[in-house]
Amino acid sequence: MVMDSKFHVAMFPWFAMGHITPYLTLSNKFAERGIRISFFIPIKTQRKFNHLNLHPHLIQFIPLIVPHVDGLPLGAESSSDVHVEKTYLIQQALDLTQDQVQIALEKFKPDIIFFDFAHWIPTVARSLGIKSVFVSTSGAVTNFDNRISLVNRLLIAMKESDALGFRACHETEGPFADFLKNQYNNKPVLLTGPLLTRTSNTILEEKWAKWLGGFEKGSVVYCAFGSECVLQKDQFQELVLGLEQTGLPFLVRLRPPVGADTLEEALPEGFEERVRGKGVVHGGWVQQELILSHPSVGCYVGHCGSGSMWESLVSTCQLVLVPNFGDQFLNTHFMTKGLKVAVDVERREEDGWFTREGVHKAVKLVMDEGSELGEEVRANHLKLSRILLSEGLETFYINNCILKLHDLLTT
Ligand SMILES: O=c1ccn([C@@H]2O[C@H](COP(=O)(O)OP(=O)(O)O[C@H]3OC[C@@H](O)[C@H](O)[C@H]3O)[C@@H](O)[C@H]2O)c(=O)[nH]1
Repeated sequence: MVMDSKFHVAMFPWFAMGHITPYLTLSNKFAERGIRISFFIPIKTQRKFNHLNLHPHLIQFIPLIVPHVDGLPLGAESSSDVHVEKTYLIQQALDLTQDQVQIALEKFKPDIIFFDFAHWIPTVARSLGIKSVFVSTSGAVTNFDNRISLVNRLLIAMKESDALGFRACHETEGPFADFLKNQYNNKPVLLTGPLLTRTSNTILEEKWAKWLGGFEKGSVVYCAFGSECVLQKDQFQELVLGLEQTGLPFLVRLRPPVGADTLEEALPEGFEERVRGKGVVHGGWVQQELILSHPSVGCYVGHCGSGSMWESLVSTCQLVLVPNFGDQFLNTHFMTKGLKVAVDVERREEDGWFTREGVHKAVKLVMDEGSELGEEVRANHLKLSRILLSEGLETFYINNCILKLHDLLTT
């Protein structure tokens, strides 16, 4: 181990799967090195994460009762419980947990708190002698642009915190991290690395292992848009029709589109009969990391949320991106134009919507043998995934973060 690292870190991620998951992954990696963690989490959501706490003797969940806010469905406590347009109400509810958080911080007395959307944390932390670190679950690249909703919240959080952290690597986003350090008065900048969960002790559900096992190596298209995205019905139909047009086997994991209670009722006419045995559209949770690493899966059509982005980068799948909101657009730009490891689906100029032809075209572009662009992104992707999976990379980033935290506490 790099040093005596027996300090105590509190974690307060935004109430969303895509934020809680990387914060917990980071907590596990810290706990492996002896660091104690107090992890704030909405009370019902905790159940979904208990099994991912790999060091319960060091990582303690602190359940928060998320107050009801007018306009939220009863019991909603995370962004996956609501449509994206109502996310701001979850933000209001998060702000209303401030007293609970303050009382817990007074009680558990951590040395440092990591947070993202709760822009009031630095003020609370400072009053208690706790250092605050703004840790974005997105990379350094997505913290530039005003298109991101919540921008004021994030700007205050970044300005007021004692240090900044990003789920990023020098190998991919070094110049962006340097730029941000510069912009924020040379505040310490921590890069966490890719934060892969590497679920090596879990196996793929038999149902999916069997289904995927029935297809040729690298032939199946897996399509999923994270935990939050709810498409308009028309877009949902264009997406599945585009996948049908490719003629490739496909597994789609999506929430029912706007206005539909079930996926089945939203599927295009005759679709289920036509794709039977070859295409599945599923509404329940699947083990995405394991699916992406299944030998039959050769293409991932995704939304480019940061978790899925990193998971896809270390897979061998060809990547087709269909961003939906916020950082996903910048992530997509970075993946397609910056790293050149993916293609995106064209959108119509008049309304910004994608069509089945666009989906079909993008998948064929990366999956057809002899496609020049397909070969280019495959080669770039392979090169980068080798770097990201190289021995010692994760250890380097986590140990380096701990060193910087140590410096923060001692200077
Ligand atoms: O069925 C599923 C769906 C999703 N997942 C996992 O859930 C996680 C989803 O996280 P993502 O960051 O990709 O996407 P989300 O849309 O849920 O995240 C949210 O926070 C992160 C931001 O970058 C995204 O823009 C925002 O939407 C991934 O780790 C994915 O593997 C499953 O394991 N199974």
